Amino acid sequence: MTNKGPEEEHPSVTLFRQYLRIRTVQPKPDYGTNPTLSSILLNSHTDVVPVFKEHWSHDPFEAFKDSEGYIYARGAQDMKCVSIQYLEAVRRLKVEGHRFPRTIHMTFVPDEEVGGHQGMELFVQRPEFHALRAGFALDEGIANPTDAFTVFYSERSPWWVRVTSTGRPGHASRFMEDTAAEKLHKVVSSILAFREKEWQRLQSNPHLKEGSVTSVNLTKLEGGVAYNVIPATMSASFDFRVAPDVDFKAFEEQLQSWCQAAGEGVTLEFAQKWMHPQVTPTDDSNPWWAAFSRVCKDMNLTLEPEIMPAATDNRYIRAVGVPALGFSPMNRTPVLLHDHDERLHEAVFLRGVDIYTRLLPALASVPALPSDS
Ligand SMILES: CSCC[C@H](NC=O)C(=O)O
Ligand SMILES: [Zn+2]
Ligand SMILES: [Zn+2]
Repeated sequence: MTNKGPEEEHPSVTLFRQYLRIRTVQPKPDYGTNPTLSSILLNSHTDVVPVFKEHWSHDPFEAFKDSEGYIYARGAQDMKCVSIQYLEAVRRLKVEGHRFPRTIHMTFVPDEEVGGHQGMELFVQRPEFHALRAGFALDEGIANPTDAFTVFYSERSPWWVRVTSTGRPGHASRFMEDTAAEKLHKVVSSILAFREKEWQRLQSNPHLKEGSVTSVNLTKLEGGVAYNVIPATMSASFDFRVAPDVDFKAFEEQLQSWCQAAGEGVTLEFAQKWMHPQVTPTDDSNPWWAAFSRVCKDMNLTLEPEIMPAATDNRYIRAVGVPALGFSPMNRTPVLLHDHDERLHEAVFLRGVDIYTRLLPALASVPALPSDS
């Protein structure tokens, strides 16, 4: 067979031939022009949260685009947009023939929405992860309804706490003392009073953002068998999101003391307790931040650095010493992650590809750092 011109060749064959031209020969595979430097990791998760279809204007898995250009789908913001933006930016840079000193890796992980326990949490401990030699990572952020873009440099730590109260059972017509419900009520009151205090602190200080204070919600109440039987045990479950500047030891002692103050037989257990919050510096002492923010400045993008209120896979990446930012380039976009009618305007999506197309060359060209050697 002779060589056909590119216009006649099947695109899959062209792609195959392009791949063959990359000299990935061991022991020094050509993954970047300077493999001694640490790499850039672009992470995204492929899973999405469930939908309540009846509340959607369009089928959440059809990716319907309306006449204005809004694309409706579960994952449109969180975070299938970012996965494709990474791929499109890399494709564009490759087509234009760019090469950078640092290698760019992309990871697509399966279970962020349920905690990342089978995905990134395990992956960062694997030799395969260390072989990537990631020096800096990008992962998801959240949309911003204004002209600005939010970028996350840390995260609150999820603490999922179940308080179990035990007490005297008996006939529910009686004024029984030491009941499980009364004691549980005391703990619930203490925790919800703390919630109110943190909420007021957030409300009264315009400099504080949601991620800077500790939040808690009562998310489950369990117990009881019948209207007329005082149960011997009842429990309440709480989702705490602990701000990174909190003294974790003191905070846990506070939780314990609320339980003790409620009476005998009140205990707590953790279903989730993240203990390794890390902060990625957002000043020019951090060369990755310097490169990231310089590109945004050059593109006239306003950044709003914040602490991520929820938990993403970035916490695992930061915990193994890799500085990371959470960034989903969606400005002028209502925050609809996990919500009904999650949607993204196609122009915002395309602008995001442009932004990564500028960010990646800058990040992948950060000069050698002491941490690279
Ligand atoms: C704490 S494990 C669950 C992770 C989840 N992440 C995105 O929503 C969250 O609830 O923040
Ligand atoms: Zn997400
Ligand atoms: Zn999510």
